[in-house]
Order: sequence, then structure tokens, then C-alpha cells
Amino acid sequence: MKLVATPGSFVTGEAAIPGDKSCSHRALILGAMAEGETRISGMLESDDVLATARAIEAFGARVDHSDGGKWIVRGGTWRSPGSIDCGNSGTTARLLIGAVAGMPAVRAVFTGDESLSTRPMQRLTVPLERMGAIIEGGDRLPLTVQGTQLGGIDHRNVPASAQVKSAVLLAGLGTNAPVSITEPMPSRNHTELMLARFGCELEYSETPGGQVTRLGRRRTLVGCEIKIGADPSSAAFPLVAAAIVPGSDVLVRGMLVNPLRTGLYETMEAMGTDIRLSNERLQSGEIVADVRITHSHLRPCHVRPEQIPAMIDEIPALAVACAFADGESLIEGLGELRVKESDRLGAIVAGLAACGVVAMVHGDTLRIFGRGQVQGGANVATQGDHRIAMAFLALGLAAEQPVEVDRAEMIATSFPGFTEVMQALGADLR
Ligand SMILES: O=C(O)C1=C[C@@H](OP(=O)(O)O)[C@@H](O)[C@H](O)C1
Ligand SMILES: C=C(OP(=O)(O)O)C(=O)O
Repeated sequence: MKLVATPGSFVTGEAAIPGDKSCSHRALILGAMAEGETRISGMLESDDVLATARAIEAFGARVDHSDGGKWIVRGGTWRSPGSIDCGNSGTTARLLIGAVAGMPAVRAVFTGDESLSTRPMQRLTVPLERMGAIIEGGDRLPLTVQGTQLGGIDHRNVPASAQVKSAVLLAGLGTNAPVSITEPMPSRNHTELMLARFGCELEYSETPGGQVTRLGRRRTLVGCEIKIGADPSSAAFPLVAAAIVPGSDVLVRGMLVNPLRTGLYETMEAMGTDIRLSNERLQSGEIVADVRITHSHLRPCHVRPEQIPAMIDEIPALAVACAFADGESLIEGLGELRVKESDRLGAIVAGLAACGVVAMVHGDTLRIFGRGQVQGGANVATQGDHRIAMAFLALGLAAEQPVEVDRAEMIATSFPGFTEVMQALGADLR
């Protein structure tokens, strides 16, 4: 399925952004590992999260849901399900591999689609095996995990990965041994915040080597209520569109503004974006706020490696904003983009070039030469990557000529309803 973004209308109004993907996966997995009932609202019902929901059912959890993102998970003892298809979702595979590794008597084979089957897994199997995990396979799916009684670990989380950190923490729930993670560059902490909500003890300290997170003595989970905030990674597309399309003004209510996820928004503010936060509040242990962006004249940015973990999935959207800035933007530390759903660095540069924007990569640094306006008039190869598709559709709304993306059905990986949400704001997407 192709999709075309045609310029000429501004985007304005309230964007109905679905729940955060990272928190949705975690609410399901922790709910399935907990005693009793977990009630979740604001759940993202995207393909990736549905893969996690099917997986926890196969492991023995009872899952019910009604309209409007309300889900109930009843956890309990996990059983061996045979094979678990993680689809396109790295989070599903990596978090569940960690969870199963520490459960004696549970055995599972993890598989994924073509893209997921090329993504590296040794970054988590190596620390899990240091804890004593029994894993058959190499650096790629399929992997077979035979759960067992694990020992402890002090894992140094480099490259910064919330998925690896989460896998180690979930594996550590089944042992009393010391389990700690040291992070020179902190990654998103939704697992830690949600574990605390389920009654698990965690301890934090700062050391010269980075921030240390340690599992405490109490590691059993008890079901709870979780309300999930709107996903800042999905909101990035209508909000960047608002920043670059003249006359635009978009509001997202109840967006997750955890500082480990707001790198894009801080960078956009430094670029001169008119961005306003209001109604900041705590919701199920996470901070959410209403976020409003209006069209602005953008300056180029210089993003350093240590800023990347807080915007790792937003780089395609940021690259689009940079294309409309006046001057050369420099984004450093992007090596991890090579191992996402596609080679995102390559896809960004090729897509920008097709749209008439000069961009280049040296090592893991991306340079984008913005001229304040973008020609467009291209067919962009998404490489089957949802975030590349949404980013270039946002670009097409502000370009001189329409932009077509070669595939759009995989947008449902993270943001089902993207087209309708954008159309409701006035965007010409067909
Ligand atoms: O933990 C998570 O929910 C995620 C962590 C990030 O991956 P890494 O852990 O590989 O950085 C991110 O890119 C992914 O979309 C979701
Ligand atoms: C990288 C992503 O997700 P995952 O790693 O879960 O496939 C993403 O959604 O951009």
C-alpha cells in the first residue's frame, strides 16, 4: 500500500495519539508475571503490542480487553508455549527472552519476521548467559530459551539499550542474587518505574561509571492499575508536521514526558520551535503533560551522542525538521540506527536525497544541509520501516511537491490510525 502526502493545507487541532508502545509492552509482560489482576487503560493496540499480548497468553496469562484500550491481565505460573512469534517487534523478543531465562521449567523458541531476524540478540544473550541462562542459537532469532535458576550480574549497558537493561532486570526477578545495571548513558526507565508500581524494590546510585540500578530484596510482583500516557514517539510526526507546515498548531494531551524520552522536543525547542507544555502531572508513576507546537522558523541543531538515547526512535522525525531548518545540522552518535527495523541512517539519507535535500553520513554522524524549504516530488523507499514512512509523509505536507512512500501498511506496527489522525488535523494524506 502506497500513501501520498500532498502539501497545501495546514495541520491544526488536537491529535489523538495512542498509548506509549514501550509502556504497553511492559504493562502486559509485568501483568503476566504478577500475582492477581492488572488493569491497564490507554493501551496501544498496534501490531507490535498485539504480538506481546498473544505471547503472554501463550505463556498462560489470561487477557481480556474491551473497547477504548482497556485491558485486564491475570498473571500466574508460566508454561512452555512452543514457539513465540514476535513479528516485527524487538521489544517483544528481547523483554520476553529475559523474562523466560529466569523461569525454571519454561522453555520457548522465539522467532520473528524477516527484519527482526536480522537484528542483534547477543547484546542480551551474553549478559543473560553470564547470569547462567540456557540459550540455544547465535546472534539472531530464532533462539531457544530454557528457563533456569539464575545467578546475579553487574551489567554495563553499552550501547545504551532499554531492551537489554529490561531483559536483565526481568531475568533477575527469579533470583535473590545481586542484579545491577550500570549506565554511562541512561536509557528509558519505564521497566524500573513500572516494576516499582508492581511492588518490586529497586535502588539507584550514581557512580563515576554511570547511573546504577539495582534490584532490591523484594522481587515479587503484585497486579496493579496502569494508565498509559500518549506515545511521544508517535506524537513526533504530527508535532514535527506542525513545526514545519506554515499556519499549523497541534496539541497532544496527556503525552508521556519522561525526560528519558523527550530528547526530540528539547532539540526542537533549541531549534526555535514554539513548544508549550501545560498540565504536567504524575500518572501511574510516569510524568505526562499536554504539549502544543505551532509553526516556527527553525534553526539547525547540533545533537551530541549522549543526547541520543532520549530520542533514539525520533531521529527520522528530527531529520525531517532539520531539512526545513536554515543551515547545517549535525547529529552525532547514531550507530544504533543501523540495527533498528531497517538501516534507518541509510533510509533517512536516501529519502532526503530523493526529496532534494543534501544529507550525508560519516561514521555514525549525520549532517543535513537545510535550506528552509524542501522540493519533495519523490517516491521514498521506506525499507518496510514504520518510522521512515511517517517521517517522510510529514515532510511531504510541508514540501513544494507531494511525497509518496512505497509502503504504509507497516505503520500499524506502532501507530494504527496514523492516517486518520493526520487527516483529522487537515493533512492531505491519501
Ligand atoms: O525498551 C523499549 O521499549 C525500546 C527501546 C529502544 O530500543 P533499544 O533498547 O534497542 O535502544 C527503542 O528503540 C525501541 O523502540 C523501544
Ligand atoms: C525500534 C523500534 O521498536 P522495536 O525495537 O521494539 O522493534 C521502534 O519502534 O522504532
